[in-house]
Amino acid sequence: MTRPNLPAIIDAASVIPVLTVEDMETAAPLARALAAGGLKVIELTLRTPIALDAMKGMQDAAPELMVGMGTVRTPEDAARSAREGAAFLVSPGLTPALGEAMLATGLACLPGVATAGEAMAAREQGFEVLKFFPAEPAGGIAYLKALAGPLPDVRFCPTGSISRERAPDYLGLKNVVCVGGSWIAEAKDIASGNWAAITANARAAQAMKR
Ligand SMILES: O=C(O)C(=O)C[C@H](O)[C@H](O)COP(=O)(O)O
Repeated sequence: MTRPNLPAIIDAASVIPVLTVEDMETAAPLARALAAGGLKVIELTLRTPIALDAMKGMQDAAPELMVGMGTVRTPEDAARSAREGAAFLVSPGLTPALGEAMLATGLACLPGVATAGEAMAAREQGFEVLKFFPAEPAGGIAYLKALAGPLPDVRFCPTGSISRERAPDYLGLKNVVCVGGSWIAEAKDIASGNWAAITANARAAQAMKR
């Protein structure tokens, strides 16, 4: 079953920046900085209490961005994020209850998996594009290559300790549709308002092709 907006997200993004907003004041300029670099899709983590407000602030500041929520861990996280207007949902792992709640939102979802068995369970539940997390510690490029033979119908968005230097190698794999990473907007650049650096990183990320 293909979620209606999943192709739109995958087509628009080779690299999805994973962002954590600690201070509401930074949400709008951060969104504008990323959009100025040409990015269309961003993932905002639910790691801070202001995350859902920050999502709305980013959508208002840069309506051309598809803002998804990451760190979705519970059925309630999924339902609340969808209700508040998330464009898509990303989780670090998957449980049966979380999977049901994600599917019930009707949104594009990238549930997290780290093993062949988890990928098979996610596929059984109806997900065809999965976050491979934490990509580097879980086996990285070699692991993804090994999954391509037995699981040809599963595609991945590897995320977790992927550097800008490593991202093109991941994007060269046939079962990888996009990569996620925090290097585009690092905490220190967000905190210091170094929007020019974030725009430059976004531009370089957007230029990476799969
Ligand atoms: O919070 C979440 O939802 C996560 O699952 C973890 C993040 O996707 C990674 O932490 C990305 O950050 P880097 O590893 O620095 O690229």
